[in-house]
Amino acid sequence: MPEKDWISSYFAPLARSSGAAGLMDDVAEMTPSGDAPVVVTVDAMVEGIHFRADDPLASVARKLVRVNVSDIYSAGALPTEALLTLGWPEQRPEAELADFATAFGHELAVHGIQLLGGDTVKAPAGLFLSLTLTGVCQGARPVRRNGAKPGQDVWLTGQIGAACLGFDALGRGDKDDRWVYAYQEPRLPYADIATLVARYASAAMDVSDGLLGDAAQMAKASGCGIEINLENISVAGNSRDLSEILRLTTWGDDYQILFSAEKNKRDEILSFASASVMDIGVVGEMASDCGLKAIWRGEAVNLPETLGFEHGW
Ligand SMILES: Nc1ncnc2c1ncn2[C@@H]1O[C@H](COP(=O)(O)OP(=O)(O)O)[C@@H](O)[C@H]1O
Ligand SMILES: Cc1ncc(C[n+]2csc(CCOP(=O)(O)OP(=O)(O)O)c2C)c(N)n1
Ligand SMILES: [Mg+2]
Repeated sequence: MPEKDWISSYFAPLARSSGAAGLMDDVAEMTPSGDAPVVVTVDAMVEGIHFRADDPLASVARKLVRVNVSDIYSAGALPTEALLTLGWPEQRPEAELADFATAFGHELAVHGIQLLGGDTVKAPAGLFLSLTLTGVCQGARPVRRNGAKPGQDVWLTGQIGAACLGFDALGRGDKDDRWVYAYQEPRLPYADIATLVARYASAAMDVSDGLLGDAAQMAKASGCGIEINLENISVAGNSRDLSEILRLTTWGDDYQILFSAEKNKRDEILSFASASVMDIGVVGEMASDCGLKAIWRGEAVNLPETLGFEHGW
């Protein structure tokens, strides 16, 4: 089917806002946000790098939306509008595009996101996807990675390492393993995390490349250090083996939110979180000495050389 028919059949029905102009124009018009600052992010996903070639396309669609929504949440913002770039290989049947579009439309709706437009191209080297997502800040400014101060608490949502266990299981051919969902379509914290971050966080980021590496990034951006108590982290599978815990906290694909906040906000944060049934806890403290320190059973751990996922050439 030619490109234009794919767009009108599969994507135009998802792009219902007036700014999208029925996906018939060169540009889309963004919706004004009043006085609130708007943030924008983009994350790409590539077959064989971010997902497996045999992952269901409905899962790939949900993951694509979620990996971008987690970036928006980390700024203390709620997602609003999206642009999709799709590079589609010849070998994949149109039925897979239909699965992708149905799940993509549903996932956008779940998060209250309007599809504004995109681009569709042929991709000889495998499926390539990129989503650009805007968000409206819930506070006066976006929360960045660079505002943490020594002595502040370090908070983390949810669980770390589930995607890694799911990826392991798929590698063994075990598609029914209980962790597979976390790799194929990670569960995000609830949207209330955006308000919590906007209200209380001095710095925040989403955990995509591995908790320890990302924590080190937040400290570096803030010009201070960070101490993470590994015993306070909810690690998937509840392993008590330090080398396994280090593997799971450096693998990535978690899409949880890491943030710093003043210690005197602890009770307020906990009551906000419990009212929102949010899974959250203090996992460490910002420090004045630069760098990352991980603590296990009261002692500093020898850190692995690689603290997170990095693309390399
Ligand atoms: N090709 C690029 N062109 C411009 N900016 C880029 C490019 N790749 C990454 N960046 C920017 O570098 C920063 C770090 O990106 P990245 O590590 O992908 O962050 P994240 O883990 O939040 O996605 C972001 O500000 C991002 O916008
Ligand atoms: C097939 C496959 N191999 C390996 C991984 C591991 N992996 C690939 S990318 C990634 C982290 C996130 O990717 P990146 O492009 O760095 O996202 P960003 O930090 O920009 O949000 C992880 C854990 C995977 N998800 N899938
Ligand atoms: Mg990125």
